[in-house]
Amino acid sequence: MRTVEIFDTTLRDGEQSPGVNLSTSEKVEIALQLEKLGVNSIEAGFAASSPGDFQSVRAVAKEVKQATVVSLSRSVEKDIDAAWEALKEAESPCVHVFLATSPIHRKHKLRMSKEEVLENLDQAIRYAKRFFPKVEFSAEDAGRTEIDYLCQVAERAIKAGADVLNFPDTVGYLTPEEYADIFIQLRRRVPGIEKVHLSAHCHNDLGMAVANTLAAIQAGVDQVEGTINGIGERAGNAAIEEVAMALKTRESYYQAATTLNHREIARTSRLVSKLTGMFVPGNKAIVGANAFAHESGIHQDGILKHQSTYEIIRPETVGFEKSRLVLGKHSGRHAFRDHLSALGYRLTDEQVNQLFARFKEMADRKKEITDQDLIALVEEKWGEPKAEAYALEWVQLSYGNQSVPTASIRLRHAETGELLEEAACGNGSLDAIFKAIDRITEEEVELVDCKIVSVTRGKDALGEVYVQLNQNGLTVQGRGVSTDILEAGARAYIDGINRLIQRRGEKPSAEKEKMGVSLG
Ligand SMILES: CC(=O)SCCNC(=O)CCNC(=O)[C@H](O)C(C)(C)COP(=O)(O)OP(=O)(O)OC[C@H]1O[C@@H](n2cnc3c(N)ncnc32)[C@H](O)[C@@H]1OP(=O)(O)O
Ligand SMILES: CC(C)C(=O)C(=O)O
Repeated sequence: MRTVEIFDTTLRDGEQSPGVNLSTSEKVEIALQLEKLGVNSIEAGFAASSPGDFQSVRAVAKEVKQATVVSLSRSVEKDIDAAWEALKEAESPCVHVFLATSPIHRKHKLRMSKEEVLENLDQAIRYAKRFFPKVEFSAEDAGRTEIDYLCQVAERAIKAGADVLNFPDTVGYLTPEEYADIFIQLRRRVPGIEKVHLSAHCHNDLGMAVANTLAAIQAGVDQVEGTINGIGERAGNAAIEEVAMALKTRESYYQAATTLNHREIARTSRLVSKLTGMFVPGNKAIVGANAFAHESGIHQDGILKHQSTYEIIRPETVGFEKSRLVLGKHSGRHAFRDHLSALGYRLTDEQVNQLFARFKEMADRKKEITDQDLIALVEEKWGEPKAEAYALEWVQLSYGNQSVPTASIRLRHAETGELLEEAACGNGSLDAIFKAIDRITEEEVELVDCKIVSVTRGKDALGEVYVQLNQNGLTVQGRGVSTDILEAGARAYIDGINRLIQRRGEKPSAEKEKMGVSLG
């Protein structure tokens, strides 16, 4: 089994994602987490690009001890000087010099001839070698460079003293076979190529960055470059976590491994997402919220019987707690029963069947059925008829973003028919409503949790509010639905108080016992 090195460029190419700007302390925090993850090189930035990036590269160079710290640099002396100034205190510094080689870039961007490009990269590498123990050279847009010329570029870079040669598919244009072929040809045709490390760097414009990276590994590259969560310029770079887990999961196929501590993947992904503000889509491989979630009944049944039926990676392997069986409209009885028993309900088949029909109706209206929904289902079916102490008559809000929200509310006392009104100010509209209700009912309750969920889609979606209230250790849940979320909040809070009043004095488990549903 050979080892492929991981060159992480989250802090350089990843930061090139539109809208992302990491401060020095954020870069250091991510770099230290990347070190824990076990990457071999960390490209901390482009020292010559701005004073801020210079500071960041320098700070990362000072903090990181295990990994090589890298700065990008154009093929010009002043960029290399800035890189050295920023990296000279690093344990293992490396400058990453690049120059485009494709006809499109030579003609339109650099306005250089083939010979001028060769001369320029030769001089830049020789200059960089005066300072740096390790110099990586990248032939930018190698993917669209004539292969004969690319061989000349590689030969010249080796002669100039480069230690690592990177051949990026800068615009994500190639197929896996085409990309692998570049490395096969270079190895065959370039004298001295065995003296340097070969590196792959892929972009995701056609969604093939990871596939191309894996093809390069099969073609024998020593290092692959990528970012956490696949962030980066345009459609991003190869996602390191995907490459690493493909190698691990299909070890016998690729016959290659990385030095990554896979259990740090989830933590690293969350940190990068939080600090860059780039949210990870739910369906993203390895680190998306749904990567280990199962919603359909047939899959859930399979997972409950044996995890390997629908999971090729155990979530714990990459640092997630466990798989999730999400209850929704596609779920079946096995998962439904499993959730209910996790909540402490031991139900007969007959009881499960009775509840299941109601569950399916609810699931048709809601995106996800939560534990609270299940408790409500059981209570609705077998709970005692609800004796309401208070009912909502109306609620009025005064709100402005410059003023303190004020709620006025009128409740009807069910037994006496008395109408009770109060007003209160709060930190927000819901807070004001809850305080006004507290004044009327004179109940001292703690709001443990409050969740707002949309039941249906669209602008006129039904909103559902759940509150969890606690009074001297007695916990109840209240639920309210309305097209207006504040009204739903008022209804949920009143529902919770009504339940408290009803249950006060009962043993906490009595209700469920009376229902004929036993707690496990
Ligand atoms: C594929 C990649 O991801 S490459 C890395 C891309 N990353 C970045 O560009 C982020 C940081 N960049 C920057 O902050 C700025 O672009 C700077 C500071 C580097 C340069 O800014 P400016 O001097 O204002 O130049 P500007 O960015 O407008 O243009 C780039 C110049 O560099 C030249 N250039 C581009 N690549 C290279 C290279 N590898 N070596 C030497 N010169 C290069 C361009 O031809 C152009 O030169 P020109 O001014 O003679 O036409
Ligand atoms: C600088 C190089 C490696 C690059 O980012 C690219 O070509 O995509």
